[in-house]
Amino acid sequence: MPSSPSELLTDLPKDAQSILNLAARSLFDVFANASEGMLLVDRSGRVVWINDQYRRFLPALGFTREEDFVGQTVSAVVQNTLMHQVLATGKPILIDLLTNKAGTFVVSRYPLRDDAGRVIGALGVVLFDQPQSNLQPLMAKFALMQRELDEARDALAVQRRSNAGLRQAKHSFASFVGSSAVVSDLKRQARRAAQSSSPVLLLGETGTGKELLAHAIHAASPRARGPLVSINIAAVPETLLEAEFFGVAPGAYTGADRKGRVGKFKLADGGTLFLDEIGDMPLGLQAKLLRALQENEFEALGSNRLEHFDARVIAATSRDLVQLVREGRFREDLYYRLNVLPLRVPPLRDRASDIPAVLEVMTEELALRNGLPHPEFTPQALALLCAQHWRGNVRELRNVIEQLLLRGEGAVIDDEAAAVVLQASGLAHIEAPHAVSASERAVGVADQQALLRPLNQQVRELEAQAIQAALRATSGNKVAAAKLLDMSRAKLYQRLD
Ligand SMILES: Nc1ncnc2c1ncn2[C@@H]1O[C@H](COP(=O)(O)OP(=O)(O)OP(=O)(O)O)[C@@H](O)[C@H]1O
Repeated sequence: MPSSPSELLTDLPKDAQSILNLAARSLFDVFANASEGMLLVDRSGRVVWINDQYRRFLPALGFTREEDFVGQTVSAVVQNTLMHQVLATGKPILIDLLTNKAGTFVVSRYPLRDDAGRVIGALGVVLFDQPQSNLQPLMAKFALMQRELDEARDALAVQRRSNAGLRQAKHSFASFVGSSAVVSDLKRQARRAAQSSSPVLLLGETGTGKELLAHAIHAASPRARGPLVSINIAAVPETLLEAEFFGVAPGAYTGADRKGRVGKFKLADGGTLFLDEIGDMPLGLQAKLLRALQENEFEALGSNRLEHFDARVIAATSRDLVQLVREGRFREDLYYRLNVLPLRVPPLRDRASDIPAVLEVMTEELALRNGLPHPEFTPQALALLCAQHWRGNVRELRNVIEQLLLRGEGAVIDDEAAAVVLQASGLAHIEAPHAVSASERAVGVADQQALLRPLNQQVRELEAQAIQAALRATSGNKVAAAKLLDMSRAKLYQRLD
């Protein structure tokens, strides 16, 4: 055994370059042995090599054979990868969290350079698999701090509410789970809308979180200390709607309504009036609603006295209002009155990358509520759940999670259990994304031919395709599209020109 430091160093080469080479080789070996997997891409972003450890992620990524995976563009086979960013910038990403079909990982990405310093590829290292369990102490501490922060915020809100003696919104923007580009952009627009006093129109399929967003907008608005009054127009019989909106004057009716009743417009005075399912508004009452919104005045039923009210209106619908206007079932003037700040709430299938986060939050909430332990979802179960169309959106996903919990599947929920519940819930069974088929590979061969053309032309074509895809994915929103492509807005406009 060496007894002194100098003895320890006797085997080291003498010159600096050899020492550096030795250090680089040793570091590579350390990473290769100690990490959970390594992947190498060439300068065009094609996967050229994976190590033994990485191979075990292939099934969860949808591949059964290594040869189907190696040779593909990395972004096509590893969702949410940032390897192309490392290739483009030449800068490493030393530590990052990557979530995709195979799970959540702590990863590192390094550019590889030739002797002239040019980037010729990049190395991706999976440092930790399943950070939820492997980095448990760290994640648990983080989760605890987050929970404490949320509780402190809630307690503060309750305190303020009771001090003011008013009802307040149940949800803030933080309750709207999601960080996909479309959702980040939606929250940004909604925050801005919260500061204005103009009407907001929330458009989106059922269960996408329109009501939740209405609460968040109210809570972030200068009227947050005022009341938030909701009315679900589809749930109130047509004959009762006018009284519900504007109230009933005392003595106007006999029976229960003899003493009169305060309507929602009056109740919302000083706060926000949330008109849910506005597309179901009976045509006959639309003129009265429009007048009230234009004049900020209304008449209670059985009264001929005009009453003033001051409420900010947020309306929501899952119906196609433009179509209803075309069909003469929704007044055009009312549509324009409400459509001042329209916000599109995207369906879950357009933001599948948010599903793991929504799943995590809802599982925690439902497990707590039902006094059950918080289970883990296997990557395969996650992949299956992410692949569904979710026609009922978050509400439908929530129902499936609740069923999975109540079936008592134990600490781990796998794809088999998820498939059983999906089927029992009447959801069309959609397989998790699969390995590349023979015909898809044939397309790959054709692609090879297409690659033998001037590079500039190919880059331009690819850029145009990427921009079109990003604009489609963000319903034409250029700010969100630029964010998705990780390019500046100015550059996007330049390219569009
Ligand atoms: N982004 C989200 N994060 C967390 N929970 C969500 C999200 N979106 C929706 N939810 C939950 O899903 C359920 C349905 O949401 P909400 O009622 O707001 O949808 P909606 O669009 O108003 O539906 P509908 O048009 O049918 O009234 C609620 O339990 C809500 O808390």
